[in-house]
Amino acid sequence: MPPQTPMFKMCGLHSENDVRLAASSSASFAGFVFAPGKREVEPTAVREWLQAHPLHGKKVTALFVNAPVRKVIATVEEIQADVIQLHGEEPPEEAAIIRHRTGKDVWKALPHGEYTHQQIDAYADYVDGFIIDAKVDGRFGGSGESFAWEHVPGYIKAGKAHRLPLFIAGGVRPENVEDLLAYHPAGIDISSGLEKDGVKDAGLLEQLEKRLNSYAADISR
Ligand SMILES: O=C(O)c1ccccc1NCC(=O)[C@H](O)[C@H](O)COP(=O)(O)O
Repeated sequence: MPPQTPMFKMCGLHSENDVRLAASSSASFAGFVFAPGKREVEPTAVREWLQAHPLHGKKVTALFVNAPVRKVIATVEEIQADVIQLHGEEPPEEAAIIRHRTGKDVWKALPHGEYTHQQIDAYADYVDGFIIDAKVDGRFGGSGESFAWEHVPGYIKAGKAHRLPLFIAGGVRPENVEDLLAYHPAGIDISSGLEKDGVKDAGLLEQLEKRLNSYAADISR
């Protein structure tokens, strides 16, 4: 099958302006972090931002790190999330419970490492997609660090073998996205690479979208 234009997830939105930018972007997914850190957001604020700037078909994604199931359920209901992204050490059974109790798609974020392929196999029956992210000590995500992308083809193959979408995350930026696109991932997930001084930036988004569009034009030739 010829390569498809990858889906793009704009993650770590943490202000009304970020949501406004995401609404006008070509992203298919908009992610909000409900976990401690500089991008943590409150469900009530997210609901208000989304009411002010509807995302028109983009999937609202709620990210959690080892959160109690009741918090996940309440947050997903409040912001009307479409996708739940588990970014901590939630075991496969917990992913299954969350999927069953919310009726939403559940994605598992896994850090790149020695056992990632085994983890993909262990979660595959209980989740609806994967994010492979860089492993950075003391961080669960949003580090702005990349892992060695020569491992990307192996992950793409694993996603295809399980018939699940698999996104590549970690340190993707407008300047390096073409290197990643050369591997033809199903999706890319970006947070830090679209920020200037900690704020999502229209100029960086424009640069990224130009490169995504030019890749789409190239593969359709
Ligand atoms: O962004 C955070 O602060 C964060 C905290 C805890 C768990 C996940 C978090 N972010 C996840 C993401 O934004 C992305 O899915 C991914 O990690 C890529 O981030 P980046 O390297 O910044 O592009």
